[in-house]
Amino acid sequence: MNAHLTRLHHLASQPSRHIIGLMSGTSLDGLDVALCRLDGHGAGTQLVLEQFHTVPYDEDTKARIRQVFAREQVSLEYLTLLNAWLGQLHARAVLDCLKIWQINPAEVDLIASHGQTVYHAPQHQHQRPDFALNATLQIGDGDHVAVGTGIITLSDFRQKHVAAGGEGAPLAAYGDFLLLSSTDEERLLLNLGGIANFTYLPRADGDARTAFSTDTGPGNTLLDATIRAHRPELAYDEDGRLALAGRVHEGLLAALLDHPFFAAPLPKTTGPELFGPAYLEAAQQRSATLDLCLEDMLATLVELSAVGVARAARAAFASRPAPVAIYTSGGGAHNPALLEALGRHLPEARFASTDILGIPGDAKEAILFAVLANEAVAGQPVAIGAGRQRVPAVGMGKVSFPG
Ligand SMILES: Nc1ncnc2c1ncn2[C@@H]1O[C@H](COP(=O)(O)OP(=O)(O)OP(=O)(O)O)[C@@H](O)[C@H]1O
Ligand SMILES: CC(=O)N[C@H]1[C@@H]2OC[C@@H](O2)[C@@H](O)[C@@H]1O[C@H](C)C(=O)O
Repeated sequence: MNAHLTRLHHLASQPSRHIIGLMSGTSLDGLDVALCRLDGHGAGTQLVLEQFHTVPYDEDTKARIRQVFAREQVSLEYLTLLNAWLGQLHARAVLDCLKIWQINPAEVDLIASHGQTVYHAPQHQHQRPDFALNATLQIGDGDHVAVGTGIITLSDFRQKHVAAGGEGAPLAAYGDFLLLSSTDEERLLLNLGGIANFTYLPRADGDARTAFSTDTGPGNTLLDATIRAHRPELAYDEDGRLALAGRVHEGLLAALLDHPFFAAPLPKTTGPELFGPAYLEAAQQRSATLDLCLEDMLATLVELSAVGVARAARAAFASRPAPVAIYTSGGGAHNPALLEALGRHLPEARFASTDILGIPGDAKEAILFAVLANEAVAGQPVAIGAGRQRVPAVGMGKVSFPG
C-alpha cells in the first residue's frame, strides 16, 4: 500500500490528531494559521487551539490576489501562475509558523487548507441561462502545500458542497454544530468578515435538522473598499472611529437595501462579486449621494451590514422572537460602530464574543476547516439542515500527499 495511505489510515484510527487549519478570507489581510489538537470526531469532537497566528500579506501579495479577485475577466495565465504561487506561499507560511512555535513539521498530522476564494458564483448571482448550477473557485493548490511542507493536506473543501446541491458556502455550520451546540440555549454564531454570515444552532437536545448557516450580506468589504478609495494609507476604519463620527444617510441606505439578495430566502451566499464598487456606485447614483463625505458613507455602510444581519436573524427565528444568544467572531467583531448598530437592530439579543466559548474569534474560521478535515479523515458526513435546500450532508476536502 502507498505509505501515505497507510499513514492516513493510521491517523484516522487514532484518538486524536494535530491539524493545522489555514484560512485566507475575503478581506485579504493575511493567512490565518491555527494549530489544533482534535480529540475524537463527530458529536464527541474536543478542540484545543494550541497555536494561532495571522501571517499578514505584504502589499505585493495583496496586489497579486486583487488582479483576479472577484473579477469577471482575468488573464488565464496569471490565474494559473497565482494558483501555484499562492500554494507555495501558504506552505512557506506554515513552515515559518512552525519554526516560531518550535514544532517539528513531523508532529503535525494534517493541514486543512481553505485556499483563497477568487470567484464565488451561486446561480442566483451569476444568473446565466447557459449554466444552471452553483460554482465557486478557491486557489492556492493543495499539492503545493503538501509538497512544500511534507504534511498530508486536505483542500478545496467547497466543491463537494456544490456537487451535492449547496452553494459551496457557508461551511461554518458543520464545524459550529460539532463544537458549539449547547444544551442551554439556541445560538447564532455571527462571523463579521468581509462578508457577514451566521450559523443558527438549535439547542443540542433540539432538532439538528434545523441547523444551518447563511451569508447575510456585506460585513466589512464595502467599508474597507470605501476607506481604500478615500484614504489609501489606511487598511480599515480602526475601531470604527470614522463611522462613529458620521451620520447614516437614509436615502443611500434605502438604495443599498433595494436589492433582491436581502429578501431572498435562507440559506444564501454572496461575495464581493456582488457587493463591490459597482453596486455601491449604482446606489449612490440612485440616491444622489456621490459626493457624500467619508464619515457618512461609512456610517451608512455599517448600518447596511447591521440591517443585513438583523433581517436574516429575524428570518431564522421567524416564529420565535425569543431572546437569543449571539456570539461574534471575525474582524468586524472589533468594530464598535458595527456592534453598536447590531445592538440597536437586535435589541432582544445578548451579544458576546466566541472567545467566551473557548474559540477565539479571529481563529474561528481556520479552526473550522481543521474540524472539516478531521471529519473527512476520521468521521462521517455531518448531517445538519436536512429538509432545507442547499445544506447537503457531505464530507468535504480533497487529499494531497506530499510525495
Ligand atoms: N479594530 C478594528 N476596527 C474596525 N474594523 C476592524 C478591526 N479589526 C479588524 N477589522 C475589520 O475586519 C477585517 C478583517 O476581517 P476578517 O479577517 O474576519 O475577514 P476575512 O476572514 O478575510 O473575511 P471572510 O470571513 O469574509 O472571508 C478588516 O479588513 C477590517 O475591516
Ligand atoms: C465562497 C467563500 O469563500 N465564502 C466565504 C466568504 O467569507 C465569509 C462568507 O463569505 C462565507 O460564506 C465563506 O466563508 C466561511 C468560512 C464559511 O464558509 O463558513
